[in-house]
Amino acid sequence: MGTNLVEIENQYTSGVYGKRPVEIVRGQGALLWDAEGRRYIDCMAGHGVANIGHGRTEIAAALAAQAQRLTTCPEVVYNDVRARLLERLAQVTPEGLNNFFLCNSGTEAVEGAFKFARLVTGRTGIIATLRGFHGRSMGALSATWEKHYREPFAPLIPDVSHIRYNDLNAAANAITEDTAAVIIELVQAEGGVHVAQEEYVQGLAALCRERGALLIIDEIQTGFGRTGTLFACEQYGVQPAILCLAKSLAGGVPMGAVCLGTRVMESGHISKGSHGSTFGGNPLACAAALATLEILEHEELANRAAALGAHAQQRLRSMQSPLVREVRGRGLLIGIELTKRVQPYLEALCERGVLALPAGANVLRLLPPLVIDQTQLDEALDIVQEVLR
Ligand SMILES: CC(=O)N[C@@H](CCCNCc1c(COP(=O)(O)O)cnc(C)c1O)C(=O)O
Repeated sequence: MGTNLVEIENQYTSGVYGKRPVEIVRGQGALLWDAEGRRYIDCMAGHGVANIGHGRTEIAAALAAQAQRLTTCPEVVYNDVRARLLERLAQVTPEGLNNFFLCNSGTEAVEGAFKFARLVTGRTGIIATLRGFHGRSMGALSATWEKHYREPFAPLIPDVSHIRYNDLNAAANAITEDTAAVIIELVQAEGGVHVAQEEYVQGLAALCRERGALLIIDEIQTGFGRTGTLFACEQYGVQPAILCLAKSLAGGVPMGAVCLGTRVMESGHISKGSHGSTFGGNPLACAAALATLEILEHEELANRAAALGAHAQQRLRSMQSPLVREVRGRGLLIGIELTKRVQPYLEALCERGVLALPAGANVLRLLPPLVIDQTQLDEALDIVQEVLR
């Protein structure tokens, strides 16, 4: 590992990140290389950002072309690339979501969703779920479950509560005429790779409709093919009032989107100046997003995630290891719950050339780019099985 640059980063960084002793300098597809030229199979995908893989020449070309034309263009004027992306998002997002607030990260998408929900309903209550993760900014953080993320920053925004996930009775008891919105992930990713039950999601959507609350679905990590369909919503037959997207949306370029349904747009409460963003909808990110959506469709990456994910889960479930309590997930969002803390196994994987993630204290999360090929995936799974023997 290069000493000088690591020491420099350690000297000048904020100190908020626990870092692996690896200096990643290059990526191609589902592979990464460190400064010493060591190769890694990427099962982190930039925390779910690199669904289309690393080093995509189509993204580089789209960025280069757009950067030579116009990099920034706030939404106080129109822009050709932005208009084309908005039209494309209306085509590919679940039915009924035809208007979009473009922003620059997942947490910003959640912040926007909460503001729109309070604006539209005139209510203040926000209900989230135990183990949910929605971002680190003060509003989104209020809905993020983990106490050690939240408590140092109290007081956060008021009127945010948490209910048990996959528990429809808990939702029925919690949603009142003061509830502006309920926010859920269809697979709780950071919180341990817990999959929502279909009847729970459909029951929750019905409760929100009956009681005038907005259902916000956070697909910041499950979106763009990760769970085996372009959006996980498709597997649940559910149409959220608001859908939050980010991560893989622009192929690695920072971008988020708050997808707004008719209930929001027909409310008459979205007035000029009620929200905004300097960088939101910038042409550079829009150009990358258009190229990304093209790749996702042309390479049928959602179908690939479904097939490779099923293969991976089948192999992992066949492991006879006392360390493995459960294998779960959807598509190429896979969690292996261990009977011990996951950290030492992440380190062992890293030493053997696989970069993976935790999902809570005892869950090993595999989140490879959707372009990973079967050989690379099987090589990674061989190493996982060796480490978890
Ligand atoms: C090392 C590091 O920075 N990890 C990030 C990992 C976050 C990954 N998830 C982001 C996320 C967010 C927030 O997205 P963003 O602001 O990080 O882009 C919102 N909703 C869901 C379902 C998400 O999964 C963190 O600990 O904040």
